[in-house]
Amino acid sequence: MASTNVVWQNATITREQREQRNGHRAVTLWFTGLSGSGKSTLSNAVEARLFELGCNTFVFDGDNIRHGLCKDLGFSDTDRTENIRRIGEVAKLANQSGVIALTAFISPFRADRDLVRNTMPEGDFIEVYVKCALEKCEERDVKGLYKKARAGLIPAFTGISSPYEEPTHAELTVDTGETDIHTCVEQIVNYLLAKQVISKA
Ligand SMILES: Nc1ncnc2c1ncn2[C@@H]1O[C@H](COP(=O)(O)OS(=O)(=O)O)[C@@H](OP(=O)(O)O)[C@H]1O
Ligand SMILES: Nc1ncnc2c1ncn2[C@@H]1O[C@H](COP(=O)(O)OP(=O)(O)O)[C@@H](O)[C@H]1O
Repeated sequence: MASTNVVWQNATITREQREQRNGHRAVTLWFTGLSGSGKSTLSNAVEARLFELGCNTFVFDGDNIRHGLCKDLGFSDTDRTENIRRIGEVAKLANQSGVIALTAFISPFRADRDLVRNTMPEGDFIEVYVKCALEKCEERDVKGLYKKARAGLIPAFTGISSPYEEPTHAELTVDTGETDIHTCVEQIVNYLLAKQVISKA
């Protein structure tokens, strides 16, 4: 049963105070894309770059979160929706603590991503479409999962037997089939500079 009689408590130290001390804004960089498109690689590379600049950051990665917070969830449409809802809430908390959250989840459904976007203050949710052709992801097959999915060993595998809905209004699109990692990272960092999330690079 949902909880009742709960009242929002305001924090003594505000998000603005934390951001001021950190010297950067707290936003959520929401990486979305097929398995093997490059979400983990890029979120970690961007984090390393931001960390070097002295930013407070944290990467939330699908594979890792599914070992703990979301270990009760599978890959049905409803479980994926709940997975993304929880991560959205966690990312929001991270932002309130002054941290730049980088999330690396397939997040295949547009409505789920938009729901997260709409629960955050304007400008906090930066959707990064990690674009890569299915054939290329399958060729990479970093974890051997596409081979298994094609063999019918993994049900509801994104791109094969479960849909991926491409973003229609992503703040950023990086094409990892066409662009090297370094250039993708710089594209993202330049966006953060332009939006004054960070002030130096
Ligand atoms: N059926 C199925 N479909 C897609 N992916 C699968 C599946 N089963 C396991 N995996 C592995 O789980 C990782 C995706 O988890 P996510 O939490 O990002 O998925 S989702 O956003 O809830 O759709 C995904 O990680 P990435 O390859 O990093 O995307 C896979 O390693
Ligand atoms: N421009 C690029 N950006 C990110 N990854 C790339 C790029 N070019 C090639 N790759 C390679 O593609 C693979 C992506 O795997 P991974 O980051 O685990 O994807 P995902 O987290 O989306 O499943 C890695 O082996 C990475 O080295």
